[in-house]
Amino acid sequence: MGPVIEARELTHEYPDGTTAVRDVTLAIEAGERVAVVGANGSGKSTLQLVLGGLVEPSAGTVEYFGETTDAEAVRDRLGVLLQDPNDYLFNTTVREDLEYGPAQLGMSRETADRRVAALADELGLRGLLERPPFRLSGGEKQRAALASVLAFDPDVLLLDEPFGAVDAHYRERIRKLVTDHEGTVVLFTPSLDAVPEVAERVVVVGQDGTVVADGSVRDVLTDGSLLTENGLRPPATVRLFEGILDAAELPLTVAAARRRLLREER
Ligand SMILES: Nc1ncnc2c1ncn2[C@@H]1O[C@H](COP(=O)(O)OP(=O)(O)OP(=O)(O)O)[C@@H](O)[C@H]1O
Repeated sequence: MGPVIEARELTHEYPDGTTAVRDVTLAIEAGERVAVVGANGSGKSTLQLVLGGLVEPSAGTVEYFGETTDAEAVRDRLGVLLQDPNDYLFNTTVREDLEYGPAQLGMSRETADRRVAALADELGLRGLLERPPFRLSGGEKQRAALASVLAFDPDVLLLDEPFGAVDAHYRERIRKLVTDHEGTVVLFTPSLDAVPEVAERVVVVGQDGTVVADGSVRDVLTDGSLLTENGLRPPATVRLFEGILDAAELPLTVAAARRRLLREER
């Protein structure tokens, strides 16, 4: 199938001279679930803007679906969720915000209604649809913003911290929506705890805006020194068993850690 997003030698410098993304070459294959991780200020959000075609890089190119470097030509196939949910909530009601993307992209009314209703149920927004979006809580806004991106059924999701302000119940719902997505998912996050539940590949961005590692979730998340050098730390379950188990055996999730402990008890 080939890459859905192929970035070549991307660099982005802001007008004040800050280089946020530096010489990034990265291919995201169709159907992959990738986490882009890095400390605060490492350039994840800027990379997301450039990969999502919302910001023109200072240098380098991004090719979409092996077809085009014009993001506008494939806008209906890219679902970009930025960090601030307010970027998605600008209509009179939450319902209008959720219907906006599908309408813009010419989805039939019937399909749009069905998708919006299903997402509203899934993300606990049903009772909030007629409310003005500015009267939502932080977590509700985040759920509504995600719903507005999923509503138009994009092939590729580029999600900045979709779990940020969300409680445990909806975190699980969002995890399921993301892992059930029949397409490609790129998650941008400074926190590694949710990564093993969502991604299979991890790209680490260093403080200088370069890609410093790109590998399987296990290889990257059990490499304590790589993570520490880049302002990150391994998930809690890895830290718990570090030095006790071999890297290949370190549990990446709470469920895996529990299985491991129960096995020891027998
Ligand atoms: N509009 C801007 N103008 C100038 N510099 C900027 C701008 N936006 C971001 N930066 C700088 O670019 C660098 C990368 O920022 P970016 O927001 O991409 O990082 P991030 O990895 O997403 O951080 P966080 O984890 O805090 O969200 C930082 O040094 C930041 O201060």
